Amino acid sequence: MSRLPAGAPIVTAAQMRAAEEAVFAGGATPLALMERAGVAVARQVARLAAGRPILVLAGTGGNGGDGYAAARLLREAGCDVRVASLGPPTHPAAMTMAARWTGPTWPLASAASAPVVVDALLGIGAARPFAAEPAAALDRLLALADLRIAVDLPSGRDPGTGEGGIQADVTIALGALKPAHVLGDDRAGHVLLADLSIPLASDWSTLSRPTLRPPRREATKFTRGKLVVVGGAMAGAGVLAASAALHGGAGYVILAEPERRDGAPHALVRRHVADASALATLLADDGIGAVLVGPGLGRDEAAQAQLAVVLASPHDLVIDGDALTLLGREVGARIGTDRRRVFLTPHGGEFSRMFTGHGSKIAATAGAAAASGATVIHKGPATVIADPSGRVQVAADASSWLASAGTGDVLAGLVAARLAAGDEHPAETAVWLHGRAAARVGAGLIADAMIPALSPLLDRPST
Ligand SMILES: NC(=O)C1=CN([C@@H]2O[C@H](COP(=O)(O)OP(=O)(O)OC[C@H]3O[C@@H](n4cnc5c(N)ncnc54)[C@H](OP(=O)(O)O)[C@@H]3O)[C@@H](O)[C@H]2O)[C@@H](O)CC1
Ligand SMILES: Nc1ncnc2c1ncn2[C@@H]1O[C@H](COP(=O)(O)OP(=O)(O)O)[C@@H](O)[C@H]1O
Ligand SMILES: [K+]
Repeated sequence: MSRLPAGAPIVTAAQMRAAEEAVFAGGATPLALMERAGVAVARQVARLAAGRPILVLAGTGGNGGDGYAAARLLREAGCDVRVASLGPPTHPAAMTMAARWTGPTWPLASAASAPVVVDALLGIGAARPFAAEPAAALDRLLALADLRIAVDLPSGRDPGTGEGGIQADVTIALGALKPAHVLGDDRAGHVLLADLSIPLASDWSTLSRPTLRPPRREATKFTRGKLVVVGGAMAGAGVLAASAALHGGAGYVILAEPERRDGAPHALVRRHVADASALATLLADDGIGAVLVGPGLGRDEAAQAQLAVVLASPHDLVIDGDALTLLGREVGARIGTDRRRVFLTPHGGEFSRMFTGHGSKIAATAGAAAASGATVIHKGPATVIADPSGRVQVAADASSWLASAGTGDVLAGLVAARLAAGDEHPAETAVWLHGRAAARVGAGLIADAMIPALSPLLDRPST
């Protein structure tokens, strides 16, 4: 997955069509908008083709119209271009664009391939799977290409969920990113966003670059963020989370553990809490900025009791791992979002134990946040952050090396650190730092290696 622009709106197909209609109401014609799309596509294709022959696969709708427009512009610019057509266009502007294309045209089934294939068959209007004959022709043409460039979406990809579709190396998203550009597997390849000057408003966007500031001059270790990490049966998980919190900006991190343990990092304040009542005593402290519960907690009776004590405390919470599984479907009823801020950090499995999500990962996560009153950080190849107000940010370009045990503990520690430290957007900042740290560590990362990579990022938010 490519590096996507930060803070770029993500719109559904319906929102995209509504935005187009507003542009038409303002006086622009569908043909003019299609020409803008053709210009944007031709510019990118010319750059990427670098002189190689180009075959444009043109469908019957608006996506095909973009293809005909781009083919004409590329030919005018001196490129070697042919068109393979799925059939006569039915979309009015596409009919005009097809009529303006005067270069060589073949039916899809009998076309020869080219080193560069531009897929302009289906965009946001894909209504059904391809019939067998065009599907076979498409497979043949794509298999012989060196570079596959999809216009707006890889044909057949569901715009809302990112499921299905052909394999592309590059996808040129027209006008705005749609959910299919940030969700789903790798089949969209590198996503480039082409601006078509269409005004857009959306509650959904890619992850914004956070604002990171050094501690205030008058800071003390307590005002910088006093955090309690509730450790459990798996000692390593708590240490990873607490270490990430220290390196992610918390001033004072207490690791509450069921057994007496010591070891690095020595900046960690270790407290032995033999049982739930000892934890309750520890949590009776107004100076605590946030509590993290879940990493390595276990799911036995002792874990249940620790979780109950945490929920009974008044503190802002980050709830992760086993604690999410223990809450299950009762999450909304138990976490007390009427009296504090709560952040849930489920992976896909934990999410489905708590919520019956509908629609795409974005829609399901937004629904979960609205239903629970918590900010939900739904992890995975795309991490979707949804707050109860309906605002959603998606981090879609994190390294797949993050698929490694313990990296979720690091993220939970970061969210908790940012929350305790008073960051206005703890979830977004944490996911950003996590992704950048993973990129710095690179191939073969292990969770431990992410921790020293965090501190330098606090100083250089733009990296
Ligand atoms: N958004 C914007 O700002 C702008 C958008 N623009 C572009 O318009 C695109 C949207 O155009 P769109 O609405 O015409 O839909 P599109 O993706 O071409 O598909 C519908 C066509 O495909 C056909 N068809 C469907 N399924 C099929 C199948 N399985 N197998 C075969 N055929 C199938 C369907 O035929 P029908 O179902 O009617 O038989 C119909 O003809 C958008 O993605 C972008 O590229 C730019 O031009 C301007 C700015
Ligand atoms: N394929 C992937 N691409 C990018 N990030 C991933 C991928 N798989 C997992 N991650 C990230 O790695 C972390 C894994 O968290 P989690 O599953 O809770 O692991 P653990 O419980 O072992 O710490 C999450 O931040 C998640 O978003
Ligand atoms: K396409």
